[in-house]
Amino acid sequence: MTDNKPIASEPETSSGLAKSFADRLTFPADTTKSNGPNPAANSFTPSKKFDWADEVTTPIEEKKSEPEATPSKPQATKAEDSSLGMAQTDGATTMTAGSEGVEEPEFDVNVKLADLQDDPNNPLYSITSFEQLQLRDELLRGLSVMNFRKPSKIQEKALPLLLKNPPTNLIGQSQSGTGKTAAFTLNMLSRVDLSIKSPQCLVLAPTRELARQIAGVVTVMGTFLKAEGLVVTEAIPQSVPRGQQLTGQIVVGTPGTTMDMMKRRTFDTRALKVLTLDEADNMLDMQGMGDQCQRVKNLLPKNVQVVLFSATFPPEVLDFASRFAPGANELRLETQALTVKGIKQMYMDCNGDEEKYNALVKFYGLMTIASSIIFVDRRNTAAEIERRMTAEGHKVAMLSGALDGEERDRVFNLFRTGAAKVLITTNVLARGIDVQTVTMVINYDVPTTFGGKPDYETYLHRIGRTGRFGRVGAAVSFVHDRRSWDNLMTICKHFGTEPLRFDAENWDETEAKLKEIMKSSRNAMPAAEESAEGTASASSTLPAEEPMAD
Ligand SMILES: Nc1ncnc2c1ncn2[C@@H]1O[C@H](COP(=O)(O)OP(=O)(O)OP(=O)(O)O)[C@@H](O)[C@H]1O
Repeated sequence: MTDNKPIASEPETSSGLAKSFADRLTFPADTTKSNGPNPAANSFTPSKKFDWADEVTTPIEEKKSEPEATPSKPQATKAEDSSLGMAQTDGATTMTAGSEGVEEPEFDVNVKLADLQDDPNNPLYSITSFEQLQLRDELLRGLSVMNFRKPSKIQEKALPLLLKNPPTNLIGQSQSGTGKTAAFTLNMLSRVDLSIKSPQCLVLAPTRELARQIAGVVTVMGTFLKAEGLVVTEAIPQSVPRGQQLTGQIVVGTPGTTMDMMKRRTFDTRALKVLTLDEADNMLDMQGMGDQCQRVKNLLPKNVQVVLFSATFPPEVLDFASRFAPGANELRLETQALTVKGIKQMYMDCNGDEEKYNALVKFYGLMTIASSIIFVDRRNTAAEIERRMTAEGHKVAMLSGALDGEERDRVFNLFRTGAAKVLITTNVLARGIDVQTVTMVINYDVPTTFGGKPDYETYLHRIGRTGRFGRVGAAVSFVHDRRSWDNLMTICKHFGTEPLRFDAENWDETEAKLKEIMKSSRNAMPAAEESAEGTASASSTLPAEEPMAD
């Protein structure tokens, strides 16, 4: 039994309001508008539960005519391949059983990465190879087993700037899912002196989940430096026993714990030469972690190379970013170039707050989704949706800053391994998280700032949890009143996108539109061909502090 209380705490507005505002927008595919409530809506049964993942999810594969799935150079040994290549399909760092016993659709291969990387307009385009970037052999081998054949645009442009000596600061921006992690990781792994057993490179990230993910990527990419003594350490709550000295040459942490370790003198900063801030705009936000990051930096040697990466750099943090990374080279993007083309954007036009929950459940009834994330603004909304969906027999997981670290790790693992397909969460996971099986993002609440204004950056980061590195995905934002509709439209206008409308009172139409989108997503992909080799697995056992905006 479930109650019918509205889940979100926002006031409900007069019915039909949202629609009347939505109707003002005309999108080509949005010609059938319902007139008032659809009595069939509540009894809707999808004609066929279709499989979004089958249609849309696109692990990346080379041309069919190139059967060799592993890159030709440098060659990884078979042992390397089996232990690493399969493991590192995304931010994952270890191989797991995947989603045994769970309905897991096969992944069709619709996208050929090679084609995307040959298109100068694509953010994954490059003309160089990793070999030309003069990386050390151990790193080329690491990239090889990770199946990274060619750099993305940000990797190709950032790496020469990062690697040249004397080291120069960098502010780097590129769309979500385009491989910024590898760019800053390769810089650190190239600069580290393995004969020195104390921290030399520090990465700060906003959440424990992201810090652990990055540490995992550094570990996998640096596999062939392990024999030479590479140690990667996490600086997140409970990661290092109190009082124990940090020994890793590369430390990935959250700012609070890192600062704490430095104050306790268990983090020797004397040999530190690279400071990287991932999600830098968020890290430098003075209402958030900006102060802490500045204090950490003040404790580092003066000549430290400062590297700032993010998909977004709103004007209000750019000034501070330039002071934080003085004299930095800058790789920046225009606002309208920020959205990832492979992410289809839609909105669900709901008639009031309670309708959102009903629409959510019906939406899930329409199709099988490989993995999806439902973003809400408040912890209690997340807990309430989890409670209601679970009571109705849906298998969902929930992660918010209300959980302790161990529980967060547990839940996140369930999601990453595919044991949980639906993750309800807050902005704590809006940034950086890389789980390739995520084909659908739902903005149950349109993201707003603390002042209730549209939150452009959070919207972009949230939807960027899908459509990673050339894959396609979908993002549906729920609107239920004038304010939420206005906010969404303002966000979309800001980024120059036009979301397609789904009517929460006309499910036949919604289903038809979804199918259409799936078809066009498929067709939009360059030379769509399928290959049995494309089966991807979301796998990892990654461990996750400070919630971001949660
Ligand atoms: N050159 C490459 N070839 C193939 N895959 C790559 C390459 N570079 C990165 N990837 C993969 O692309 C995915 C996205 O990379 P990453 O998480 O670094 O994106 P990002 O730009 O940091 O995204 P966000 O802005 O969301 O944090 C990862 O799964 C990563 O393994």
